[in-house]
Amino acid sequence: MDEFDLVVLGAGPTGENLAERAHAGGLSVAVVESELVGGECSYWACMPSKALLRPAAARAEATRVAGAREAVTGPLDAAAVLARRDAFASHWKDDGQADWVASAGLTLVRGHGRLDGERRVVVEAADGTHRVLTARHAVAVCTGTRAAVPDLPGIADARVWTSREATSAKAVPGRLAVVGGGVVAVEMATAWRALGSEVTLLVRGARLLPKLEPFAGDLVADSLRDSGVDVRFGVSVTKVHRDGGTVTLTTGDGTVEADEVLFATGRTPATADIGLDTVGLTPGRPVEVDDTGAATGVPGGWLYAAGDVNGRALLTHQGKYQGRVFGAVIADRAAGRALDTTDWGRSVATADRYAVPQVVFTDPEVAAVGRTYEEARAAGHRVRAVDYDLGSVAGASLYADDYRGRARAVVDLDREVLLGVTFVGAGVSELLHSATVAVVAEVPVARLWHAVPAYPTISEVWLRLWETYRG
Ligand SMILES: Cc1cc2nc3c(=O)[nH]c(=O)nc-3n(C[C@H](O)[C@H](O)[C@H](O)COP(=O)(O)OP(=O)(O)OC[C@H]3O[C@@H](n4cnc5c(N)ncnc54)[C@H](O)[C@@H]3O)c2cc1C
Ligand SMILES: NC(=O)c1ccc[n+]([C@@H]2O[C@H](COP(=O)([O-])OP(=O)(O)OC[C@H]3O[C@@H](n4cnc5c(N)ncnc54)[C@H](O)[C@@H]3O)[C@@H](O)[C@H]2O)c1
Repeated sequence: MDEFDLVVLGAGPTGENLAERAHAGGLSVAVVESELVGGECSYWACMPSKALLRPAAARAEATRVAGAREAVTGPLDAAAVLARRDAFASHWKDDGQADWVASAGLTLVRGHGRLDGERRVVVEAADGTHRVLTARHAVAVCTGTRAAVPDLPGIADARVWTSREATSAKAVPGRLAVVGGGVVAVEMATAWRALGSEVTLLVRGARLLPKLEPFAGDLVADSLRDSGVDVRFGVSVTKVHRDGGTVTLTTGDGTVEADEVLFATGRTPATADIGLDTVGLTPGRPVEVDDTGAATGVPGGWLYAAGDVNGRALLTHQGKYQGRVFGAVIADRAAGRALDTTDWGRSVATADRYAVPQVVFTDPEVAAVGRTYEEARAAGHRVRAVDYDLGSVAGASLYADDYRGRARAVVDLDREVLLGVTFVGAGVSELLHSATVAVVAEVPVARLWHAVPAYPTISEVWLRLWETYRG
């Protein structure tokens, strides 16, 4: 039996950060990993997807500037794009990250970990042997999520793609159907269309990116259509059938044929087989936590959960943030050090509730932080949405001919601070952190008026937003 101060289940970006912070706080830490150290993000999500998208964005930007446009004469080199993607996915080998774990002073235990009652984890190695780990202070569940695929007739035999295949495929399908209208669906439709696939996007609802400001999904839909994607709304897939190289989807409107079909229909927490029942929790459900990361359904304060698995914000940067905060909390509690649990204190992940930033790497990019107008209203705030056409900003018109984009600031009228900001347009991803700082710091609009954006940059939209607000 091995004893550590802390046992972390899952070495994705969240588990790695949590373990490192707890170790920096003085704890001995074992990290259990069943697949690749680095998690979904490194091999089947953020890194390979952005590596697929970046060449498309670079090419599209050049074609929007007269003079540069003429120099872009051919399509993307798909083989080169896939090879660059492979490198960003470290060729699906985790030696580099495993070395980092060792260099950070953490103990890596390979195998599938399961809770086995209070502060006990049983790890099943690939050869079937078992190793029991006990934790003197805490166990942190950082097992992430898996793709959620609907249970449709025929789907089990149709070799459908999930986000894993969509980010790691070795060849460009001639025809790709994508089911879903969320972030994975629109990013992967963008990437594979740019690589040459004929893409049909089947969306159950009435708009893309339904969790963001409505104009974001509308602008992305327009652009996908302009690029040749067949975007269909109000379509539900009821059946899937594969016959050799062709997969047929049955919908209410008829059938759609493709060579591959991606189901980008959300995520499910990776908790079905981690022994949650042995500690009184329900397998398959997210592990709900308070702002210090402690599981609310388990007495004794020894179980924590961070990252995708707790369902607070399914984003790498937010999981890493929780990892930093909760790792320090675990170390502080173990050492008897006082916590600071007031909002925005060092022992709480307050930003999860008010200021989650996200970039959707479509063309145009969508960059958003905090609350949408409707979310702010529903939360009881008296708010105003301040909108501005990004194409009217000098820096944007220099950036691209016929620049199309829009910005929205959601202002709390009682306190005159920002509750949320959304930018849609080429090159806006790098503007987002300015908005995140303003939302987190609750900078008054009166003071933001004095934050002068450099001319002529796209950031000048900040000035235009405040001019519009002041009238
Ligand atoms: C296609 C796609 C693109 C994305 N792009 C972005 C992006 O651009 N930016 C962004 O911020 N987010 C993005 N995300 C979301 C991001 O991937 C996740 O938020 C992030 O990976 C969560 O990190 P995590 O450490 O919580 O979980 P994961 O990355 O899922 O890691 C969990 C780890 O736990 C291991 N594990 C699970 N169960 C066990 C067990 N029982 N025993 C041992 N180990 C176990 C897994 O093998 C895995 O290594 C994307 C997601 C997808 C699907
Ligand atoms: N750039 C980024 O930051 C990035 C990129 C990709 C993913 N992610 C994160 O990963 C998470 C997962 O993304 P996702 O796109 O898989 O999930 P999502 O929840 O964003 O979107 C899933 C969509 O599928 C639809 N859907 C669900 N079941 C369906 C069905 N049976 N038929 C048709 N449609 C169905 C839902 O209505 C929803 O719109 C998200 O939280 C996202 O933020 C982030």
